[in-house]
Amino acid sequence: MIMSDIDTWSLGAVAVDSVATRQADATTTARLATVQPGLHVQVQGLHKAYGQRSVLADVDLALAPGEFVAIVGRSGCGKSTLLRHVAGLERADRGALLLDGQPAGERLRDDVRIMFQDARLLPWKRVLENVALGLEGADALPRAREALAAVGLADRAHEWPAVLSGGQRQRVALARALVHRPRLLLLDEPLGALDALTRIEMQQLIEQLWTQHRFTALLVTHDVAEAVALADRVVLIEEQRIAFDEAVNLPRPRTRGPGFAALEDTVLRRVLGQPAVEAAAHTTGKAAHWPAAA
Ligand SMILES: Nc1ncnc2c1ncn2[C@@H]1O[C@H](COP(=O)(O)OP(=O)(O)OP(=O)(O)O)[C@@H](O)[C@H]1O
Repeated sequence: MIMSDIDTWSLGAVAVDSVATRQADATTTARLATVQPGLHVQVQGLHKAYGQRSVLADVDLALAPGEFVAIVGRSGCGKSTLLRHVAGLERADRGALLLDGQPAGERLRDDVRIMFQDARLLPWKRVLENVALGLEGADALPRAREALAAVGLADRAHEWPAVLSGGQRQRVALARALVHRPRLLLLDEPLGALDALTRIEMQQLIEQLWTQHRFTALLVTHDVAEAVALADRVVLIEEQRIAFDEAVNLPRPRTRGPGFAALEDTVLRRVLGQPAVEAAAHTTGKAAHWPAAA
């Protein structure tokens, strides 16, 4: 079945009762688990200028298959530019992008998906249709339902995007990415417009799905706590280059204990260009972004 067929479906008539939801939940893990292992990403010697303004200069960045890397840095430092290059949406002035060791083409691959700050759902299509967009074949709708179940929205399949909250719309956007069984998920500040609690819930959902499916993930974020909560490595872009690349050696799922706060403080100070403060980093009284350690 192609999407034009789906267009004619009366999605409002799709019964999403609790039995169907439970069945979808039960099959979700099995179906989505057919995801291939994460892509190996290598950015080598990337240079990018817009007119006279050099944005990235000789940037090298590698993501191992299944690794979760967060990029932080001041506004305008080139985070999104780097992410768009990895997506194949921008042409480099110089340098190479290798995916699984092969030079990448200049278009978005089917197994590479992006989430942006806004969900970019089609308002004239129901939630399920939005998730199924671009899928073909008899299993398009079942797959879309499974992806919706995986983000906790099985019961909203027949609704219009306009009636969903911002957080729910981002869940749909996540389902729309997952349904393609991505080997690389690019996250360009996807939680930036959400309230603090919804943001934490979405972080936990993203981490849970990443833990299950092990796609490679590249997250651009302004929120250092979010980077520390989710990433295996936090990378700072500064003055057109990668200035800092720090492993986050905290057990998952991460709780906001002293180790977390100390690392958050270290990264934040590095972003701000302030000297590191020894110890006591976790007693600064900053608002918690992540649940406190039990
Ligand atoms: N298409 C474009 N044409 C011209 N300049 C651009 C273009 N895209 C980005 N830039 C410039 O490149 C620089 C880096 O932009 P980019 O969006 O990558 O930064 P960022 O670190 O993601 O910023 P923010 O955190 O504010 O989203 C900025 O100075 C921006 O104005």
